[in-house]
Amino acid sequence: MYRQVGFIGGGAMAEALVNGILSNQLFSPGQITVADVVAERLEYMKSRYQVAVTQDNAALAEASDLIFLAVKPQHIHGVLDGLAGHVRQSSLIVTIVAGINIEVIQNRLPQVPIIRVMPNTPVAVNAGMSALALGPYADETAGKMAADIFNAVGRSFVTDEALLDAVTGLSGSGPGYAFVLIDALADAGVRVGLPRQTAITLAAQTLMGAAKMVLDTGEHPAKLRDMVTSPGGTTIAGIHVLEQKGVRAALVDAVLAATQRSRELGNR
Ligand SMILES: NC(=O)C1=CN([C@@H]2O[C@H](COP(=O)(O)OP(=O)(O)OC[C@H]3O[C@@H](n4cnc5c(N)ncnc54)[C@H](O)[C@@H]3O)[C@@H](O)[C@H]2O)C=CC1
Ligand SMILES: O=C(O)[C@@H]1CCC=N1
Repeated sequence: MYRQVGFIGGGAMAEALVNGILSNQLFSPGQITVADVVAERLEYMKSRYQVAVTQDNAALAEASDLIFLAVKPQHIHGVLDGLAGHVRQSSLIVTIVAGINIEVIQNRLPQVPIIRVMPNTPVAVNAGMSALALGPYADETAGKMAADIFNAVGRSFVTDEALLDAVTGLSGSGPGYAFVLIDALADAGVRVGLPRQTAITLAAQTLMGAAKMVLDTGEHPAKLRDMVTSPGGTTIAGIHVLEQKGVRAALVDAVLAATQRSRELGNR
């Protein structure tokens, strides 16, 4: 059982995870320390979540038995330089850094258990989607502990590390695509006469409802789409335009581009 949790990098994703962890009472604020290079960010995290804060990554690593790496990919090498010799072999490293292989981190932290995770920001509202890949020193207990955390803040599954770039392109970046869709649908609602806030609520609740139908029923989305689509009705008129404008191909291209970018971030 882990007692002290450290976050290296206290940005958007660390905040989403801290929020999810605290709201599910997986750990108390007193068990969490956040390290960042930006003092204002630490002040914010401290006052918002009552967690401890530090600018000293090495001290945080020495005091933590569960360490989240949550800096941008371009900063991970500098962070690893500073951690060498400060991470206990009994500690667990959970890296959420996009594109950076377990091997890269393992080379710098020999024999330390590492789990690489690709979560997404909805972990902040217990609706996250996370994929976990276990490094060579991460045993079943460590995997279960990490899965417990990510299951508490949404869904998770264990997969081969080779699939994590694709996961990044789909569900890691996916909330970004969904926000664009919601914003565009809200614009559309305003265009046809709805007040802005009403249009945003209609768009967001509709995407959430459709997603929930897919997950709850287990039906193929095409079958559920057919159930909305009356012959000669309104929905097929709308879907016809989506197909004409290439929305489907645009989404495929978006996931492809994000997956390729994830590979580039790891210089592969
Ligand atoms: N935002 C997202 O939706 C997701 C992000 N990720 C990954 O999570 C990681 C963090 O992403 P975000 O939170 O969005 O980025 P962010 O930019 O909001 O947060 C990164 C934080 O790290 C801090 N930092 C920079 N250098 C540091 C150092 N040497 N020591 C300690 N802290 C340092 C920065 O000041 C910043 O507050 C990235 O690697 C990203 O690929 C993974 C899944 C989803
Ligand atoms: O945009 C990014 O690079 C990160 C990784 C997945 C989501 N956000």
